[in-house]
Parts: sequence; structure tokens; C-alpha cells
Amino acid sequence: MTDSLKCDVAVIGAGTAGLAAERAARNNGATTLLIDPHFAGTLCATTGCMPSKLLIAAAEEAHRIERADTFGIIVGDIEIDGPAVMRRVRSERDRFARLTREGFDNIPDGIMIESRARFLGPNRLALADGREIEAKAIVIATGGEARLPPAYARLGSRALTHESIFEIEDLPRRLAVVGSGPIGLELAQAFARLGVEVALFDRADTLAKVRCQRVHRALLETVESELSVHLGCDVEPELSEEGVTIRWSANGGGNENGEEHFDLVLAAMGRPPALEGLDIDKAGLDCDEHGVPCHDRATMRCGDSAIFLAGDVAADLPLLHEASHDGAIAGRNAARFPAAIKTDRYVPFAITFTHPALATIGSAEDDGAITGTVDFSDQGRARVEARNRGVLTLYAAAPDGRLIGADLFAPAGEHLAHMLAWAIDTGMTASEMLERPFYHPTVEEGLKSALRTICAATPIPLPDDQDKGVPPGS
Ligand SMILES: Cc1cc2nc3c(=O)[nH]c(=O)nc-3n(C[C@H](O)[C@H](O)[C@H](O)COP(=O)(O)OP(=O)(O)OC[C@H]3O[C@@H](n4cnc5c(N)ncnc54)[C@H](O)[C@@H]3O)c2cc1C
Ligand SMILES: NC(=O)c1ccc[n+]([C@@H]2O[C@H](COP(=O)([O-])OP(=O)(O)OC[C@H]3O[C@@H](n4cnc5c(N)ncnc54)[C@H](O)[C@@H]3O)[C@@H](O)[C@H]2O)c1
Repeated sequence: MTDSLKCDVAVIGAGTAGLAAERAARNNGATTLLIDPHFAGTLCATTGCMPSKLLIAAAEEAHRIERADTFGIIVGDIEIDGPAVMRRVRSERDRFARLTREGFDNIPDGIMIESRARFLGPNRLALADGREIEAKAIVIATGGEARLPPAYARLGSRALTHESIFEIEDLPRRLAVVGSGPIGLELAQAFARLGVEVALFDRADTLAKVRCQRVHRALLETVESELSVHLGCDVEPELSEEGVTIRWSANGGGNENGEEHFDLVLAAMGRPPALEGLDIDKAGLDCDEHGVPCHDRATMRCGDSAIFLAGDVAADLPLLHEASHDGAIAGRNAARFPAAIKTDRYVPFAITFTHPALATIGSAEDDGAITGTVDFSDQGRARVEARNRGVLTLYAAAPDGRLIGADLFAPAGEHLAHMLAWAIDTGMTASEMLERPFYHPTVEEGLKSALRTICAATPIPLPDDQDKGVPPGS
């Protein structure tokens, strides 16, 4: 007879979203089961956010030293010890992964089930070990999986994804990066700054789907100064004696064709939701054209079922803070099923950790917004620090200049992006933001000119007790 387990809420996947969902369900009084085949630590700690930021940190250090002569500091030739760089990435990464695993100790006994789950019905799961689970509600939090098309899979160990790139023992001499989304862009720039010859390819005409053309131009200019970029092209990889040959051909308006040899290829072509093997058809859910169950982001509930989504599997905003918010919402609503509570979601907000940082916040120009732009090439503090490159575009709604979004590729970009996301979240207008103090000399002062442009386009006067002058270098 099949061994059958019962619980109020079963959570499939113990990543950031699944852990948050299980915790929220338990804190809301539900009996829970949390299923994962590995319990190895979250994607964020093992092959995602943290190892990528560790590699970027090494690259930044090298870059800082390399441009020290701008300030009259002569360092001489620098040597990059590739194996040492990768060893630090892995040892710090392993520490983050270990800390995540230690967090599993806080989960009461009997909740964690080391297995893979698939649906037998809307309330029933089969485990790979032969057992079955009957649950009043189920949260799917299975994450995403790096896309590796067959032509790349045929390259064997020459083709890497974010799951394998941090395992390389030494830096390659020549690296092709296919896909210029956040993964491709961050890692292409980092490897280039570590002395690797990098070429970045994308079939799209735009890097990282940047919405604002001014911001895109600034980004492209910086990236092209550090590595070769081939946009709007179809790429064909093939194993060769020395490594991999990449042939590319223009797929639209461009006229670029070419062929080059590389040691390794990083496939950064997206991370579709991990739904394979879940037998989702047995859950009785309506799915969109990509096979993702249709769901309400305010509740994370799929239709009127007792099934909820959380994290990258939902394919909404595959970001860490959203995965954890999804999990908290889905877990609570699963525990209180059928009384789903609607939650207001954060303003959409993504930062790509290039240098300077690239960020997208809220709505854009296309939505008929008033815009204000800052060019950082002559901005005081940025110039003091010789990091005076980049552009920021602010979007505001008529008639009152309420801030609705921003695109930026700018110094201190991750901090400006937070400040703007919070201002947008609280419904501030450009005029209200200008009433706040701006310390001098800071990169934040750069925002003032964009805010003033927006104020000038609205019937709301600029705050009249504020000086309209411009301090030196602001
Ligand atoms: C290289 C990289 C860099 C990133 N950098 C950033 C960043 O700087 N900032 C940011 O905000 N976001 C970043 N992200 C995105 C962020 O890491 C993810 O949005 C987040 O980690 C997703 O969490 P999750 O819980 O949805 O998925 P995961 O952590 O992947 O968890 C999914 C879990 O489901 C389990 N699972 C799968 N199938 C089954 C099954 N059938 N049965 C049981 N268990 C199953 C898996 O084993 C896994 O443990 C990055 C991602 C990558 C790849
Ligand atoms: N800093 C961060 O927050 C951060 C960092 C890394 C990853 N992430 C998350 O991870 C997710 C996945 O990142 P990603 O960069 O892999 O995905 P992505 O979907 O954002 O970008 C994939 C890119 O690959 C291109 N592409 C796809 N197929 C191609 C092909 N056959 N040939 C050439 N180009 C092709 C696409 O045009 C696109 O530009 C992101 O959506 C992001 O949310 C976030």
C-alpha cells in the first residue's frame, strides 16, 4: 500500500520563495510539508545572486586599480591570479550556501522531505520515493532553469550556464557570452574587467531590454569600450579543435556577420520556469501560452484553485525580493484557504549590477509620461570620483508630476534606484521630492535637474522657499 502523508499546505521547492511560503503557512497555523530533492541552499546563495556579485567584486577591484593613474597613483602592471579569483568566489559562495543550509535547522522536525514532487491531482502529490501527499493547499515554488538549447548542449563542457561557470578553476582567455540579459551583462563585464577577452551576443537589438534609448546609448557606449558587442544577430556555436567557433549573422536591420573562436561559451539566454516533470496538467489549472499557471499577483492564487505560485516559477519578476514576497503572500493565503487576502505589490524594480549600475523602476515613457533627464558626464560628485558617465530618465504622471518610473545607468545607481523606488511607492511628486534636503556634494544632487524639468512641465510651482541656484559641481 502507498505510504500517504497529510498536511494543510505542501510547498514544492525549498528556494527563497518556498522557504518563505512554508514559514508563512506555518506561522498562520497550518501544518506544512516542504519538498525539495536537494536542500542544498537556495539558487541565490549557490549559483545566483551571491557568486555573481562575488565575481563582480573581484572585477571591480581590478578595475579600480587599473584606473588609479587617473588620480596620479601609479600602480604599475597588475597581475590577475585567475585560480585565486575563482577560489575566493567559491569559498565565500560556499559560506553563504552553508548559512542558508543552517537555516534549515530552524524548521521543525518532520516538515522537510528530500524528494521530487509531481501532481497526481489538484490536492495530491506523488513523491519520487513512492510516497504520496494529500494537502488542502499546495504552493509551487520550483524556480527556473537555465535555458541551454541543443546546439549549446552539444558543446559539452565548453558550454557553461550560471550553474557551472563559478566552478571553473581558472579564467578563460576568450569567452563568448550569448544573451545580454542581467546574467549575460553582469558576467560579461566582470570577466572583461578580469582581463578575459569577451564577446557578447544577443539576437535582440537592445541590451537587457532597456526601455529608454538615452540610457541604452550610455550603457552600450560603456560596454562596447570594454568588450565586443554583437546585437541583432543569430548565433551558431560549433565545437572546434581549440574550443568553440561562434558564427553570427545579422537577423534584421544590421549587416554584421562574423566568425570567432573562444575557449568557453556562457549561455545566458533566460531561465524559463521549472515546470517540467511536475505533471501540471493533472492539477487542473488554466495555463498561459508558456505553460505557466494563470495566477493573481495580489494573492498568488491560481484561478479559484487551492494551488498557489511563488518565485521564479511564476515568471512575473524573477528577482530575489519578489520571490520572498511571493512566498510570504502565497504561504499565508494557502494556510487561510479559501480566504485569500489581496496584497499591494511593490513597484517593479530591477537593478543589474554592471558598473555603473543599470536599473528599471516602475512605468516608462511609453505610458505618456512627463520626462526629465540627467546626464552624469558633468555631475559634480561623479566627476570628483572620475565616474562621471551615465544617464537617468525620470517619468512622472500629468498633471501633478507624481513620479511613476525611472530608467538609469548611473553612478551610485543601486542607491538612486532604491531612493526612487521608495519615492514612487509612496506616491511622491517631483515637487515633493525637491522639498527634501539634498546633501552636497553627492550623486543624489544630480536628480534635481530632472525633478525641476518635470516640475516645469506641471502646473504645480516649484517649492518657492528653495533656492533655484546650482552649487558648484551639483
Ligand atoms: C546568476 C544569477 C544572478 C542573480 N542575481 C540576482 C540579483 O543580484 N538580485 C536579485 O534580486 N535576483 C537575482 N537573481 C534572481 C534570484 O536569484 C531569483 O529570483 C531567486 O533566487 C528565485 O528564487 P526561487 O525560490 O523562485 O527559486 P530557487 O531558489 O531556484 O528554488 C527552487 C527550488 O525548487 C526545487 N525544485 C524544483 N523542482 C522541484 C520538484 N519537482 N520537486 C521538489 N522541488 C523542486 C529546486 O531544487 C530548488 O531548490 C539572480 C539569478 C541568477 C541565476
Ligand atoms: N541583478 C539582478 O537582479 C539579476 C542578475 C542576474 C539574473 N537575474 C534574473 O535572472 C533572470 C534570468 O536572466 P537572463 O539574463 O538569463 O535572462 P533574460 O531573459 O533577462 O535575458 C536573456 C537574453 O538572451 C537573449 N537570447 C535568448 N535566446 C537567444 C539566442 N538563441 N541567441 C541570442 N540571444 C538570445 C534574449 O534576447 C535576452 O536578451 C532575469 O530575468 C533576472 O530577473 C537578476
